[in-house]
Amino acid sequence: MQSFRTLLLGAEPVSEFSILLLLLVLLLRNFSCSSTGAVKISSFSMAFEAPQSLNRSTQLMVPRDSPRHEVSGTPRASRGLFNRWACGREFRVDSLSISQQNLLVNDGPTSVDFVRHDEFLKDDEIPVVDMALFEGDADTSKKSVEQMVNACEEWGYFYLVNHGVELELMEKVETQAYEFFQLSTAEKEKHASHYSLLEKVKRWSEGIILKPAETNLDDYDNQLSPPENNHEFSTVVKEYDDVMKKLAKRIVKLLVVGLGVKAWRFDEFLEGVEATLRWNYQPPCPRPENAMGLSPHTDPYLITLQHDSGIGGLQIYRKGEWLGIPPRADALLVNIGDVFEILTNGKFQSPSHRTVVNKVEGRLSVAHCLAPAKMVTLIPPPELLRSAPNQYKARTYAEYMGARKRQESSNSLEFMKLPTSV
Ligand SMILES: O=C(O)CCC(=O)C(=O)O
Ligand SMILES: [Fe+2]
Repeated sequence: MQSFRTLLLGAEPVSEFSILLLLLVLLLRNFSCSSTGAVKISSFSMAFEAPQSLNRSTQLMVPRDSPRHEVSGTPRASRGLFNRWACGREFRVDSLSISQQNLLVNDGPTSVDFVRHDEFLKDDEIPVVDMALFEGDADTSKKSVEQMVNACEEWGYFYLVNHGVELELMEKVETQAYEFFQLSTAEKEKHASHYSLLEKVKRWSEGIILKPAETNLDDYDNQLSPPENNHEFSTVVKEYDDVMKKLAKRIVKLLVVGLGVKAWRFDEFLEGVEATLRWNYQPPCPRPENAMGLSPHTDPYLITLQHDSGIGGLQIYRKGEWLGIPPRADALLVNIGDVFEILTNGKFQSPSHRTVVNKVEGRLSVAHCLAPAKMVTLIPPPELLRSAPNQYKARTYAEYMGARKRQESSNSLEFMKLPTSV
């Protein structure tokens, strides 16, 4: 007993009673710790089991005094997740807690071209393509493809209905995305990139970019639920990626053939394609007119298929104005990316788009973007060079991405354009 007492309290002699008292205090402290832990875990898994009960619009408002040094310093280099980001730029979170440091929504000027999140185009203005018609007779199918080609030439955007992706799968993905965005700031910032610090606009959103083929999805499983519990995140993401990749490739092929190009000419651009998933969450914002969800940009991919939580906020730039896209739960929104514009020698448009925020409800969007292999050279097939010479510099996808970053321009393809000969 003497040696135990010495070990516990040092050399000072103490009574048995004090030791008992101390042990009791220690026991009680331990108990209260584990009970806090248990409460935390059970409320978390409750949300997991019953996603419909999630309060989708709250919980991401990070305290104003969120310590910035935690994310902007380098100590995270020792962390696995951060390392992978730093080396491979696999994924990214633009955390609200980071951008909040720069975000003075209360004293900034109101954006001159602000359009409210619930001001929409008329429903019938954005082209709608019905995939069921592709299965119809040859004439119907040909007409539907033509309509889809027109949409890409005129808008670079269209709604795809009867696309065959189960609503349940979309819901599962969106649930995983909500789960992710509901993690604590510290957890999310394991994927942070500080990107938003460089942005000029006052950005009110969080986003994650992940590449299923490169990212260790188990890391997310472990973050979202106890490791032994399940692999829900990775299972859902892989299933979704497979389904969407097949669909995206099918659309690309139909479009190419619709342009009069032999399907096999696109094989080299579709071989080794990988997806990038972009999940964006915009919490309610007290002064939407002074902030921005995603600033105007074009997508640096072939094609993007996306779905959102139905609140509105996506706007595209068309004929000199910003137009709100009305959300549609039953459809996937398809948009042409820079790579497809380059590969069609400018026949398809990679449209500039942005998202605005609102006061009332959080908005989630989930985008699946198809990117070509890094080393493939982006030169349009000969069929599309007959009537006009190539308008774009012949660059590999990796070179194009590098140039886009160097230009610090994510909203124009000007840097890829060749000077027009007189
Ligand atoms: O949130 C949206 O609707 C658009 C998302 C988007 O444009 C993107 O992630 O590139
Ligand atoms: Fe985009």
